[in-house]
Amino acid sequence: MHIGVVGLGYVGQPLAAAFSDAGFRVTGYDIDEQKIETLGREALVAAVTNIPETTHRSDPPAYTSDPTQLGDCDVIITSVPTPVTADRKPDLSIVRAAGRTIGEQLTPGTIAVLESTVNPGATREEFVPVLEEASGLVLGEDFDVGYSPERIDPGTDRSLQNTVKPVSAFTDDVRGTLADLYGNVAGDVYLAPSVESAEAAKCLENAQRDLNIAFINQFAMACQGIDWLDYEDVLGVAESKWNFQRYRPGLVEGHCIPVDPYYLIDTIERYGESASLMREARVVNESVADYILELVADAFDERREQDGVDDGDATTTGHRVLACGLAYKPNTADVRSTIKRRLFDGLREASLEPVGYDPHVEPEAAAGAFDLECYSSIEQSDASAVLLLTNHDEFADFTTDGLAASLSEPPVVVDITGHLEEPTRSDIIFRRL
Ligand SMILES: NC(=O)C1=CN([C@@H]2O[C@H](COP(=O)(O)OP(=O)(O)OC[C@H]3O[C@@H](n4cnc5c(N)ncnc54)[C@H](O)[C@@H]3O)[C@@H](O)[C@H]2O)C=CC1
Ligand SMILES: CC(=O)N[C@@H]1[C@@H](OP(=O)(O)OP(=O)(O)OC[C@H]2O[C@@H](n3ccc(=O)[nH]c3=O)[C@H](O)[C@@H]2O)O[C@H](C(=O)O)[C@@H](O)[C@@H]1O
Repeated sequence: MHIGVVGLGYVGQPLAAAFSDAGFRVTGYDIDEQKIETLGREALVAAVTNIPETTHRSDPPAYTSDPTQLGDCDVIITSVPTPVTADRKPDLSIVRAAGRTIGEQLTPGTIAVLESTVNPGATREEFVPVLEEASGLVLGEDFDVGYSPERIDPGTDRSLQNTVKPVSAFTDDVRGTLADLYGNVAGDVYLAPSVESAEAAKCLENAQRDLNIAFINQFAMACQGIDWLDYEDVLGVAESKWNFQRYRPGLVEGHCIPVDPYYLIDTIERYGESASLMREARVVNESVADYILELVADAFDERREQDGVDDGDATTTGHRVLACGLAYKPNTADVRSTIKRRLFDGLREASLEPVGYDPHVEPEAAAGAFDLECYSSIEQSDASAVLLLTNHDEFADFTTDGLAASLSEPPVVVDITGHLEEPTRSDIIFRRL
């Protein structure tokens, strides 16, 4: 069987490699020619240096930016981005563009599978029409369509190979065929009763996570106004209960958790039903950036008082704030985040100069994502303050006093990860979410 994979990103590339490792002929297609060139070079190196125990592996995927190479695929799987627009509406333009590309190469008997996270109904209402229009073929007569969302969890050990992958299609036969196919690469397969139930479940999983984090974020921010209530102490007690859900307050970022709820909200509200909890969770989680800016401003006000500076406007002029951790979550290099960009713009508006440090993120990637100068160590940054934003494993030994030692006096340390303890030095100005 010849499998085509359209969109070779965090989801598509491992999927192409997994089907190749399982012995299938795989053609990986992407519009990013640089990515194709890099993947092709890596595949060549892998093929040449392939170690004996992976002899079961067929040829590595053929990577191409020429869509005609998809022409004789039996199954074409696509996982392309599904962002939201500026007014937080689903943006399926990339899915439709990929659908047109696939449709132009579609031949009778092919199965097209959508993996992107989309709102319930989008496969039938958006993906199928572009396939039919571009191919001139008819769903169910000439070709078939399936849906299988992805659940990989970057930065953790949860991968395609050890997670349950929902699979569905518009007929039982195709659903069974796809379940057998994905059974070669996924940890397990769940036969979703309908395409729409699989689409909705994927959005619901992420919306539930967003809601749970918002719940803890709102409680943590509330505790800041109750000086005798420490949320960490409360969480410690609560987590001793067998079914208390463990979540950390923090910036909810990435291209999924802050985005996918809006896909489900859109469908629910289009039918005149309420998604108020999902909406409120987004409001709370998006407010954390503003809350952090308040913490930083308050810390610098205290610094001004300590300095005996009496001009109220000069609170923060020219001070550097070192953002420790730029990736959207621990142990990843992914900087696809809109909230940090807002946060750094807010610091600049307060006459502060944000600079970055993240051992996982290339300085060029940080400069591109946040227009941020990056340092390869905290000491190099010549900062007045540290803002700990992402709790990478490399930061496990950080202490408030230790971070403060690298800063100009009196040092300011703001922790959003909940990782740092209260300082022992009295001159350290410490704030935390
Ligand atoms: N990254 C993750 O951890 C997960 C992502 N997802 C979902 O998977 C989908 C893809 O996400 P990622 O892989 O992270 O995106 P990504 O941005 O890492 O990769 C997408 C790839 O698609 C390519 N592309 C864009 N337009 C194209 C087109 N018209 N034709 C062919 N290729 C095109 C891009 O060049 C890029 O290489 C999204 O719907 C996302 O919500 C689901 C679970 C996990
Ligand atoms: C329901 C669920 O766990 N979905 C996963 C999620 O993965 P994602 O990479 O978005 O990471 P995440 O661990 O949910 O974190 C998202 C954001 O929320 C933050 N976060 C996370 C947990 C928490 O207690 N507090 C918190 O602030 C993280 O720092 C990050 O900025 O979304 C992925 C996706 O759909 O892209 C999905 O495949 C993953 O399985």
